[in-house]
Amino acid sequence: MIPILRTVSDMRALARSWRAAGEVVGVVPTMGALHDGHLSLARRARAECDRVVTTIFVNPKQFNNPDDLKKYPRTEAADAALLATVPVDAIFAPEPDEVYPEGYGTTVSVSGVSEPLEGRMRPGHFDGVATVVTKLFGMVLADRGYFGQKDWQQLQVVQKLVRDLNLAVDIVGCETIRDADGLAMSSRNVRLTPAGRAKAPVLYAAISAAAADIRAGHADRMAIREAAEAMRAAGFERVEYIELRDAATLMPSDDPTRPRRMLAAAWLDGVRLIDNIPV
Ligand SMILES: Nc1ncnc2c1ncn2[C@@H]1O[C@H](COP(=O)(O)OP(=O)(O)OP(=O)(O)O)[C@@H](O)[C@H]1O
Ligand SMILES: CC(C)(CO)[C@@H](O)C(=O)[O-]
Ligand code: BAL
Repeated sequence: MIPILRTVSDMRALARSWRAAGEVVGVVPTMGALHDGHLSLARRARAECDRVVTTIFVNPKQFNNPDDLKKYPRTEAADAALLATVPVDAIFAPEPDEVYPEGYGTTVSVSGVSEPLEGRMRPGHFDGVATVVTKLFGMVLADRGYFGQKDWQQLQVVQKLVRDLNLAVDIVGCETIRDADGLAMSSRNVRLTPAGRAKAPVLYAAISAAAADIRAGHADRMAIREAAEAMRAAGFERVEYIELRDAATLMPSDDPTRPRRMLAAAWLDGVRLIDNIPV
């Protein structure tokens, strides 16, 4: 079995012993309820680092919606069994009090890239992410951090955080893993009803069609409107946003010579789904 560490001091002691031996330490931060998307990050870290730690921590500070936090799936025993197939060297799964003890008072806030889209729809979310990611890097003494492109804006926030604070961690962005019908794997997908699950791939299909239209020279606004209409027609209750943005700054971009990204968030069955693709 993979050791599961619960305290910062145990995690630090193990990481220190690895670093003292000159080993490169990779961290894969997660909130658990693991699927193949997470495992692809862990496998990549396994291939590129001497030691790999997967963290499992449902970080209360990044949930703007208490109900979402309460309903977040928790499946630690199954997660440990999946991580044994990689295998990783350790699982770090602290309790909230261990991460945010009495008197805790520091927030890491990344300006610019964390403000639009997810930042606007989920106030405080990226402060919570930036704070916990900074802490996890310190707790695990990570040389490399592995993050999924599924959370594209989060990946840009983490890259900026590392640059701005001169953290000695290389960030590796990993490709989005999808089910066979195109739906991006996500821990929240288990909350979809069977009927909702059948409709969910329309999100990826709609943004893929819009991106293809834009590449073919169609007007951005028209392509995006058609994507939103296709999603509503399929039964999505609400399309929060579909936006074409500069891939790094997440600011609006009508410059096709720069890398751009189409990003979307929409509600289906009371579940908030996100996805993004290059344009
Ligand atoms: N389908 C996927 N492909 C690649 N990476 C992924 C995928 N899903 C999640 N990840 C990455 O795994 C890491 C941990 O994500 P997290 O634990 O939030 O899982 P999740 O499935 O995204 O859950 P959520 O339902 O909260 O979005 C993040 O870096 C995230 O981008
Ligand atoms: C990076 C992360 C583990 C920080 O809590 C979380 O935002 C996630 O699961 O993507
Ligand atoms: N997957 C990003 C973390 C979150 O949704 O809270």
